[in-house]
Amino acid sequence: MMTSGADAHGALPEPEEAEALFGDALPVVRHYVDLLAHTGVERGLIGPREVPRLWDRHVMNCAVVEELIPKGAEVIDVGSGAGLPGIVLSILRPDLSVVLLEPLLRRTVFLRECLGELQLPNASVRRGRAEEVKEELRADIVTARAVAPLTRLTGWALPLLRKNGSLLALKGEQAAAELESARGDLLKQRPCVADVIRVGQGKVDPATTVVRVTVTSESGLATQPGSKRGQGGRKKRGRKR
Ligand SMILES: C[S@@+](CC[C@H](N)C(=O)[O-])C[C@H]1O[C@@H](n2cnc3c(N)ncnc32)[C@H](O)[C@@H]1O
Repeated sequence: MMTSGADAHGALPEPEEAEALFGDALPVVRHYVDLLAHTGVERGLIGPREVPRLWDRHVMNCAVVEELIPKGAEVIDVGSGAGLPGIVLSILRPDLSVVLLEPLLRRTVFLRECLGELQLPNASVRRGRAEEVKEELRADIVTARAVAPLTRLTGWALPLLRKNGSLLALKGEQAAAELESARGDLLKQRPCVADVIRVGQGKVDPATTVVRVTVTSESGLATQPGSKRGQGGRKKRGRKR
C-alpha cells in the first residue's frame, strides 16, 4: 500500500522556485514528493536523511534537464530507481514518452504504483538491465542519474539511441574530468560528440551538470530490415506504418 499524508519524516520544505518551475504540474509533483517521502522511505528506496532535500537536490535538480529534451521525444530513463529523473520528466512534459528501465523488482513495483497514483499515461515501466534490452528498445534520449561511471554507462546507453539521439547523464562536479578521461573509450563504442552542460541556471542552485553524448551514426538495429523499431518494438511516431 502506498502511504502519504501527514508528515512523519520531518518537514518537506517546498522551495519558492517550485511554482515557477512546475507551473500547473505542481500538485502532481507534490504528490510524487509525498510518495517518495513516505512509501519510498518505508521501502528503503530513499534514505530518510534525503527527505528534507527531496525538492531541491532530487526533484528540481532532475526537472531542469527537460531543457535539453526536444518536444515529443521518446525517452528511456536507465536505472530509474524510485523514478529520478524519469517520473519528474514525465510529469513536467506530457509530450514525452518515457520508459522507466529498472532491473530490481522492488523498485519496479514502486514505479508502477507511482504511475497509477499520479496518472501518468505517457510513462511505462520496463523491468530489465540496459544491456539486455538493446535489441528491443530505441529512444531519442536516454537519461541516467547515479547509475554507473561514464564509460560503463555509455556502453549500456549508446546502443539504445537513434542517430542524433543523446545520452543525458546527470553528474556531479567532476563531470568534465570524467568526460575527458572517458572520451577515447566513447569514440570506440560508437561515433559521437560529447560535452558538459549546466542546466537550470537561476532555477536551481547549484545548476545541474549534465554530460551529453550525442551519437552521429545509425544504430545497428534501425538499419536491419524487419527489425523492431522504437520502444518495446513500436515504430517511431510519425513514420509510415
Ligand atoms: C543509485 S540508483 C539511482 C536511481 C535513480 N536514478 C536516482 O537517481 O535516484 C542506481 C539504479 O541503477 C539501477 N541499475 C544498476 N545497473 C543497471 C543496469 N545495468 N541497467 C539498468 N539499471 C541499472 C539500480 O538497480 C538502481 O536502481
